[in-house]
Order: sequence, then structure tokens, then C-alpha cells
Amino acid sequence: SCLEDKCVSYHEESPTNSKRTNSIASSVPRYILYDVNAPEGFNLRRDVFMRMAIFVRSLADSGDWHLVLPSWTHLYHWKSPFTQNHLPWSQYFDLPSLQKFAPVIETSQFFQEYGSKPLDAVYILQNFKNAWKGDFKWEEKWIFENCSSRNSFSRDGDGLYHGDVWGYDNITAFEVKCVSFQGQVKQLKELLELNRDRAVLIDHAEIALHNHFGNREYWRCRRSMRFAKHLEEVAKYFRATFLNSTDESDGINRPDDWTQEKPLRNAKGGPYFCAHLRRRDFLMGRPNLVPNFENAASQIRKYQKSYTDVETIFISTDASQEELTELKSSFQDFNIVKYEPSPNEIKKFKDGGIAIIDQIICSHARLFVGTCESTFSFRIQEEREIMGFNPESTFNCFCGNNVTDCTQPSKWLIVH
Ligand SMILES: C[C@@H]1O[C@H](OP(=O)(O)OP(=O)(O)OC[C@H]2O[C@@H](n3cnc4c(=O)[nH]c(N)nc43)[C@H](O)[C@@H]2O)[C@@H](O)[C@H](O)[C@@H]1O
Repeated sequence: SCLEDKCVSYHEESPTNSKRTNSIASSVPRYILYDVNAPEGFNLRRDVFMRMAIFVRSLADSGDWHLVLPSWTHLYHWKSPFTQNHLPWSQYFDLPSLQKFAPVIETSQFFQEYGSKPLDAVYILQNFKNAWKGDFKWEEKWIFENCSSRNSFSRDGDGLYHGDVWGYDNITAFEVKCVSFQGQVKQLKELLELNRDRAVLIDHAEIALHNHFGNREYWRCRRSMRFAKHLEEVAKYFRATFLNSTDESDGINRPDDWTQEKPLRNAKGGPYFCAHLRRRDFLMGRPNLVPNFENAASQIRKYQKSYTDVETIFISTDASQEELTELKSSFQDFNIVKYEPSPNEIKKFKDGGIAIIDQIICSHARLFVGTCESTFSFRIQEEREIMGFNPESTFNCFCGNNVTDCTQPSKWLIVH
């Protein structure tokens, strides 16, 4: 927890504190904004969202707090040649479902309600300098310290800090502080209690860990992350048209309202396998985990022994066009199906939406084999847990080249 002297000096150091909100009625809306390390991908960001949503939900008795959903800026992995900035969460997720778990609002609503006033505080989380080194000891702690890396905020003549948040370059704040932070997200409450702030931005929120990974609260939050209906519709049509797969025939019973879901274990899935074959930066970053296509196809053939009636394989991949030709020849013994969106669909759904459609189709397969350590695959596994598949059909990943018996994913089973 906060070391006392640092907490005190925080107040003394702040020359603009007089302008900060210092007393507010409990009914006044208050806002937590957050941001994530720029290079992180979409599916890790979903996990960071969960940590923050679970945290903000836990603040229900401490004021009218809202979590502001960070509008999407163009992510590194989004390769289509048009910019994809300032996208709302409703582009990808069903907002009413999210709001049944935690008080979340879109960035646009935050600007409407809060206007262009300076944020009260920006807390930039960073790892402790000695983290994981020498006599490092794991404990929950945080402390204000000098910033260990550059950030976008700088102090101007008006005494305010000006910076760039989510691609908006006109954000101002009364205070910007770096916080060496280790431990669970719930520690952020101590930071919030230092002042009666109305709007606080937590940057590098990925540094704060889940309060509890995999408990009931975790899964309730995860279940609330229903995809946007327009993406669900496309995936549903694709499954019915090209994969002979409908919820009825696949034994899937998912009520429209996630709070009505019951624990189930009888999902069967459509008559197809799904292979998630992660390429691109994974080939560089985790080469030992990525098999070539020939090898991947022979691994699927082994699974086929337990699923003798399945001959169709749905391929989900970020492979390049050139790689796809090779992929198709390697899998030619199978009936290969791939979702290939038209340019119009890519413009409409964006790269994130196309990836989600792939994920939805994969999550309904009879058997899923993913890429080890890919968060894209992890999110599919969770989706299958929610729908009630046999875990044996879900927690599988391809072994890299020259490896016959690799570590398979941990079975994170759903808790209701
Ligand atoms: C090596 C690490 O990998 C981590 O990726 P990893 O967990 O797989 O998963 P993501 O963080 O989602 O990043 C991968 C991104 O690549 C695209 N992508 C990957 N697989 C597919 C697919 O099957 N279909 C489609 N349509 N798109 C795909 C998609 O935009 C997705 O969000 C990154 O988050 C880290 O930044 C780092 O690069």
C-alpha cells in the first residue's frame, strides 16, 4: 500500500490542487478512464477491460463511478489500408450486455457529460525498478516515483498538463503522477481515496493484475462481453450457409440475456474443426510455437481419429495472401472453409470485427485447436466454456515444428 510520506508529498507538490474538485456530492457522476500500453493487441486489451470493469463495479458504495470505455485507436495488428481510429466499443461489443455487469460508458458520452474540463489526475502505472530481479519479493504495493519512461503529458504555461489520450491530443489534467505498482487492481482504490476527484485516468492499466483470475466475478464479467449483434448475425449466417451449423443442430442454448445463462455441458458444435493459425508477429516472437502448415494439417489428422465423421475445417488465421496459397495446399485433404470478407465488409466491420467473426465461428466448432499462448485463442476457449462444450474439445493448441508432445493450454473452466 501507499508509503505515508509519499502520499503526503503528493498533496504538497500539487500547485494546481486549488482548481481540483475537492468536495462533491455522492450523487455526482465520477469517471475512471484508462489506457493500455500502445503495442498490446485486441485480446489482451479485452482482459485489461475486465480487470477495470471488475474494479469499478466494486466501487459501487464509494460514489457514482463510471468506467469510460477507451475508444479504439488503430492497433498495430490492423493491417487494412484505412485508418481505424476513435471507434466506439459498440463497433465490437453489445453495450447493454456490458452495462448489465458494470457502469460503463462510451468515450463520446464521457465527453458529452464532462465536457473539455481538465481531468483531475492522471496516474501512469509502471513496474517497480527491481521487479523480478535480485532479492525481489512479491507483495502488494505502490508508490509515487519518478517516471521511468516518457509519456505524452507535458506542463504548459497555463499550469495544466497537456497530453494525448486515445488519439485525442487535447486532453488536459491538473496532475500527472507516475506510480510504481505491483499487485491487484483493487489497490487503485487507495489512489482514488487521496482526493475527491471526478475524473481520473489510469494509464498502463495492464500493470494492475486481476483481483481474482477465474472466479465467479471474473466469469460474470467475461459473460457480459457479448459481441455486437451485427457481427453475431454475420457469423450466424456464415455458419448456416457454409458450415451446416445452427444453434439448434449444434446443441447450443444461449439466452439473449447473459444473466439468464445456466451452467451447461452439452454443447456439441457444428460439423467442422476450427484451426486458429496465428502467423505474422507470432512467427518472429514465438517461432517455437508455430508449426508450418504441413505439420499443422498432420496434427489435425490425428485429432480426426476421435472425430471420424468430420471432414470440414474452418481456418482462422492472420496469414498473408501468399501464405494462404500454401495453407490451402497443405490442407487439401480436408474440405477447407474460410471467411473471406469483401472489401465492403472489411470497411464496415473493420479488422477487429472481421477477427471477431472468425472467433465466433471458431467457438462453435466441434473441435477447436488454437495457437499456444495466443490471447486470440484464449478468448475462443472462454467463449466455448460459456457455451458449455466438453473441455477436451476446447483446450488444444498446435505444437511447433519438431515437437510431438507440447504443453497444452491450462483448462480454465467456467465458474457460475
Ligand atoms: C506476439 C504477441 O501476440 C499477441 O497476439 P495474440 O495474443 O495472438 O492476439 P491479439 O492480441 O488479438 O492480436 C492478434 C491480432 O491479429 C489479428 N488476428 C490474429 N489471428 C487472427 C485470425 O485468426 N483471424 C483474423 N481475422 N485476425 C487475426 C487480429 O487483429 C488480432 O486482434 C499480441 O497481442 C501482442 O502484441 C504480441 O504481438
